[in-house]
This record gives sequence, C-alpha cells and structure tokens, in this order.
Amino acid sequence: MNAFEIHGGKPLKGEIIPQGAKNEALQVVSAVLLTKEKVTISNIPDIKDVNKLIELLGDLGVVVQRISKDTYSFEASNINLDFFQSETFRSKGGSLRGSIMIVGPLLARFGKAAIPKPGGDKIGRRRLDTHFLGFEKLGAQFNYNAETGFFNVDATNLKGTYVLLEEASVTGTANVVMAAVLAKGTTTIYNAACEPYLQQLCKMLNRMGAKISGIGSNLLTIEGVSELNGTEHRLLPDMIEIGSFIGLAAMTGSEITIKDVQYNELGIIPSVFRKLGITLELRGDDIYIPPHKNYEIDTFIDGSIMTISDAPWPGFTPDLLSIVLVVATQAKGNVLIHQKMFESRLFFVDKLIDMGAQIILCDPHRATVIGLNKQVKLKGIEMTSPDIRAGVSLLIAALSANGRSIIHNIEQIERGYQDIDTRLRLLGADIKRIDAMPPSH
Ligand SMILES: CC(=O)N[C@H]1[C@@H](OP(=O)(O)OP(=O)(O)OC[C@H]2O[C@@H](n3ccc(=O)[nH]c3=O)[C@H](O)[C@@H]2O)O[C@H](CO)[C@@H](O)[C@@H]1O
Ligand SMILES: C=C(OP(=O)(O)O)C(=O)O
Repeated sequence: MNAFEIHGGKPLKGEIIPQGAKNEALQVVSAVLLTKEKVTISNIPDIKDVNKLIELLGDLGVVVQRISKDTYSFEASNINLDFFQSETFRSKGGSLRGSIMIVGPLLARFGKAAIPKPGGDKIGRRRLDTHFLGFEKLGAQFNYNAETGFFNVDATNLKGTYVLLEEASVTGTANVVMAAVLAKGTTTIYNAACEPYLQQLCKMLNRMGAKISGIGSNLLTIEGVSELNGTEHRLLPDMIEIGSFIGLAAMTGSEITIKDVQYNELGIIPSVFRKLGITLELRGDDIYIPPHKNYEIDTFIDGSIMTISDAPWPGFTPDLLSIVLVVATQAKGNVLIHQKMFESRLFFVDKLIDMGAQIILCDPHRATVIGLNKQVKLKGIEMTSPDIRAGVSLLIAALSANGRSIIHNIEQIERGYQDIDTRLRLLGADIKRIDAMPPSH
C-alpha cells in the first residue's frame, strides 16, 4: 500500500500553482448531463474523485474526450438509463460524495434517476435530506431501497416552486438548481448555498441558456427553459489547496508564492490566516508568503481568546479548519477551533498530540490549541490519514517536524490533491512515496 515518507524540519522555497477546484469540478462535470450538446471544461484537476465521476459519466454513455491534460469535452447525447441498476454503478457511484450531483440533471432531463448511497469523507453524519426534500418540492418522488442500497427518484414533470432549504447545503443547492433549470415555470430557492463554486455552476448554466438570477446570494430565482445548449467553462483555482499552502508555508517557515489565486474569490480565507498572525502579501494575483520565524494569534478586540469556527459561505469553510488547527500548534498564543458542521473531523488531533502538539480536545466539535511558538518542534511519527483535509494537515505537520514521518492511507489525500508529492518536492520537500502497510492496532 502506498504511504508517504517525509523527513521534515526544512524550510521550502519557490512557486506553486494551485490545481483547479475539486468541489467545483464535481458540480460542473455533473451539469454536462443537462444538454445533448458538447460542453468543454478546462482546469480540471487530475485527482481520484474527479476522475471517478468522469468515468461514471462515460459508463452512462457520455462521450468523453480528453483534449489536453486538464481539458475535457463531454457530449451527453445518448444516455443509457439502464446502467443505473448495475453493480458497477453501485460501487463507483457509492465511492464518492460528488456522484449525488448527477441526480438533479438526470431528473431534469430524463425524469428519473437512481443513486447508491454516496461516499466521501467519513467526517460525521452527512445527510441528503436537503437534496431529496428539494426534489420532492419540485414534484419528484423518491424511495430508498434498503436491500439494494439505492435511492430511486422519479419525476415525470418537474414544476417550478418555492423551495426553502433546511440548510444551506452546497451539493444540495447545486442539485436542486440543476433540477430546476429545465422545470416548468419559476423556482425560487431560499437559504441557498452561495459559495464561489456554486456561483460558477450558475454562471455556466446561464451560458448554456438557463435563466438564473440572484447568483452569489442565498435567494436564487430560476425560470425554467425547455433545453440547454453546450458551452465552455474554466474552473477556479482550488481555494482549499490555496489555504493549505498558506498554512504549509507559515508552519515550515518557507518562502512561497502561490500563483494566480483569483484573490477576489477567496472571501474570508486570507483574513482567517492573518488572524493566526500569518503575513500574506498580494502581488498581482499571487499570494506571497515570506518566511515566518514565528506568528502570533490575535485575540478578540476585548482581549478574549480567539475562536475560529466554520459557517456556510461567506463564513469560513469547514474544509480548512483542520489546516488552521495544525498551523496553530506552532503559533504564539492560543485558539479555540470550533468545527460546527461535522462531528468527526477533529479526532485526528491525537496524532498531533503524539507529535508533541499541545491540544485539548474539548468535545468532538471543539479543540483548544496552545501554540508552541516554534520553540519546541513537533517530532516525526508514523500515522494514518483519516480524511482528506486531516491528511493534508498531517502532511504539513510532518514537513515541519523534526525527523522522519510516515503517513499511511494517502489515497485519502490523493482524492483531492493532484501530484502533491511531486509538487512539494519541487519546493524542496523531502517526501517520497513508499510501499508500506499501516501498523496494526
Ligand atoms: C463535494 C463537495 O462539494 N463537498 C463539500 C460540500 O459537501 P456537502 O454538500 O455534502 O455538505 P453540505 O453543505 O450538505 O453540509 C455538510 C453538513 O454540514 C451540516 N450543515 C450544512 C449547512 C448548514 O447550514 N448547517 C449545517 O449544519 C449538514 O448537517 C451537512 O450534513 O460542502 C461541505 C460544507 O462546506 C464541504 O465540507 C465539502 O467539502
Ligand atoms: C469533505 C470533503 O470532500 P467530500 O465532500 O467529497 O467528502 C472535502 O473536500 O474536504
């Protein structure tokens, strides 16, 4: 089994280009099912989750052409709806979270869809109610077959309506939007997620002929149209990768320039890293991080201990909290990390504690980090990555630590980060891929 072996403690230096956004890719690649015409998408990251979705579309009958390393064209003129009930569909569709987003487009265009219980990170309960309640409001019926593990959804005639989402679910909003663009009449979605990737999806759909207004707000109005045409679309850079590289640079004392970040789309992310005391300079559209000897966490204005927590966009994305947590372990000062959305995303702190970090896990949602101010370095250990973002956090910890670390289960990291070992080596990191079994417990 693949693992990373890392010899840490060395500063890195150089430039790095963020990959195209994984979570945007999963939305817009699903949207190609909405038209029989050709859709060309560029800046697609070469990562497991996205490749699996593209493969799934191919199995459904979409003609997929790889035009260059990061550009694909898709033509969904002949869709094989029988594929839904197959074992292949169950195993492939069930292995990634993003596969749920093929349901909206299929319902819109063909009036039926099925989906195996989707995968994704085991980071807590991840219900799909928002998706299904939205589809039901539009007139679909669904049932879950516990025996086969499939959700079957039927809708002969989707009708526009008012949909108040129970929570601003990202994939849920994307799914309901994609179902509504071809429905009859007007759909209004309130409490819609509004993050940049969703805005990108809506803009792409409008270029395809959809009529969506309110983009960027939590109130979307969608006037249904009878069909959509092809288009070209380019993905944003991955903001979670950008945040991960900011954290990596500060913690390892490295001088790194992150290229072409589309700064205006990063929302609150840079200011959260600044609260940790990290200096970021915007040079053109690049973020330059000077080498940090140390960095000091702010307090709140009244002097009380800083809390960093997640919230639906434009709040701070939960996907960067694990990275903020690891970076705080070497800051001066203390911070409370509050992961509100997911209840199993903080358990990886036991590995950081083994490496010498000072962290109190208060409960599954909250951890207090007592920064070591780089006076005591973490020490390398052997560990297993539990999820994609914890995995990268452990990778950052290992690159900053004294000595050798081994990280197992790197498939988790690789489902979201393209060629991460090669790209880090170009910055001077001592990281290599080895074949090793995780230690048995
Ligand atoms: C493929 C993809 O795009 N995955 C992202 C997407 O997942 P995904 O779309 O699955 O996540 P949701 O937005 O549905 O939210 C995740 C969980 O957070 C809880 N919740 C959500 C919204 C809310 O206002 N309050 C609340 O408590 C829900 O219980 C839900 O189960 O959005 C998550 C939240 O940004 C990110 O972590 C995932 O990386
Ligand atoms: C949790 C994530 O991904 P997924 O929703 O695919 O599990 C993530 O990207 O951090």
